[in-house]
Amino acid sequence: MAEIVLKSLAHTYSTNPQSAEDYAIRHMEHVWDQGGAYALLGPSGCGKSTLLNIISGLLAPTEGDVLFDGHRVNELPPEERNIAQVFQFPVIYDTMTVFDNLAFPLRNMNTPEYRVKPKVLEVADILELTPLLSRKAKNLTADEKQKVSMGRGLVRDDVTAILFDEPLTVIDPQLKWKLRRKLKEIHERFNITMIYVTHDQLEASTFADKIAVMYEGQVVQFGTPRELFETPAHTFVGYFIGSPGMNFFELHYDHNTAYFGEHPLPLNNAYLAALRQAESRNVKLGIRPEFVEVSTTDEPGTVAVQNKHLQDLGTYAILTFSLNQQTFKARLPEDHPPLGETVYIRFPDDKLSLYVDEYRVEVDHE
Ligand SMILES: Nc1ncnc2c1ncn2[C@@H]1O[C@H](COP(=O)(O)OP(=O)(O)OP(=O)(O)O)[C@@H](O)[C@H]1O
Repeated sequence: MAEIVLKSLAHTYSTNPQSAEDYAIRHMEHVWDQGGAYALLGPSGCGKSTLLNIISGLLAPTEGDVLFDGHRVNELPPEERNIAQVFQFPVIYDTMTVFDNLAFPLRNMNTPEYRVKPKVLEVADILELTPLLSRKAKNLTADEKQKVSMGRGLVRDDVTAILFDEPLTVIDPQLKWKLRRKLKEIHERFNITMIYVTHDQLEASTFADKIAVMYEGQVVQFGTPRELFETPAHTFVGYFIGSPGMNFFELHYDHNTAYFGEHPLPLNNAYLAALRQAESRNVKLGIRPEFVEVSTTDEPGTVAVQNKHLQDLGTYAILTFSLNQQTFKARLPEDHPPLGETVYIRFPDDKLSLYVDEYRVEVDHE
């Protein structure tokens, strides 16, 4: 069992932190349920590796607690945490055979040989390493080496969670999907909590049931790939997830009217009520390029905009248009009609998201 709870967690590498920017992890409360397949997704430098190292025990957090199944483990060294970590670069012994590499963690715990062999054979079979068992590890390809690294985590019955830190970085693109599927299979077979760190949204959504999106040392949303797409909880999630990311534009609200620049926006009463209650002037609307309606004729409720660029990407096209001196994107189906210099767009009310101080505010449309 391994439910991993992070309580009031914060970490700084600075000896004299002055502000939030000096923290690699900024006050975090988070629960990874037992047995889940999770991804930790975010841009370079947002704190992903720091967080994994705190969970595995390679790093002691500056503040807060790490709880495994309710027990505080802050003081436990990595080898006593029953957690395996797979890094970007395979950690194996080149001069040993694949068999001995896989057996190493078990022999290290003084497991009797009669129990080592069946376990190594079982894990080698799952990872399709059986034909390579007698080979020296130094003669393996990068993906085979990474499979051995993963296998070293799986042989131990006491391992209750595996942390993967960008494990497919050194793997050929064609083999990546195969290894990812293998990981998914392993997750289904063993009842192990898995946390997979990546900065690639496709990798995250093909592996994980739930994704934690990290930004500037915080988890800004923890949800299914669909939730991250449909209701991004933070503007960063809208921008980072999706291709291209969400369109955002700043609003201001005055005398019961919302304005985009100088132009009043015909927003419904639900948005106006939410704007009335907003306690900040940092207010934005967001809309996914997929939800922008584009027509070639001036329909009721549409706005004329200038077609700046149309990029044909085979199965879909991306239209770039400008509105109020700001650039927006719309995603069009492959069979869209030919577009002139002026196109007519509409942002459907129910597809807009409202953000106050970068966080999404629920708008009650009833
Ligand atoms: N040993 C260290 N000493 C000082 N600062 C560090 C150290 N390790 C990381 N940092 C800083 O902490 C922040 C978070 O880094 P971290 O490596 O956790 O991010 P990451 O999301 O894993 O990035 P990447 O995807 O590039 O590995 C960054 O600003 C980084 O420069």
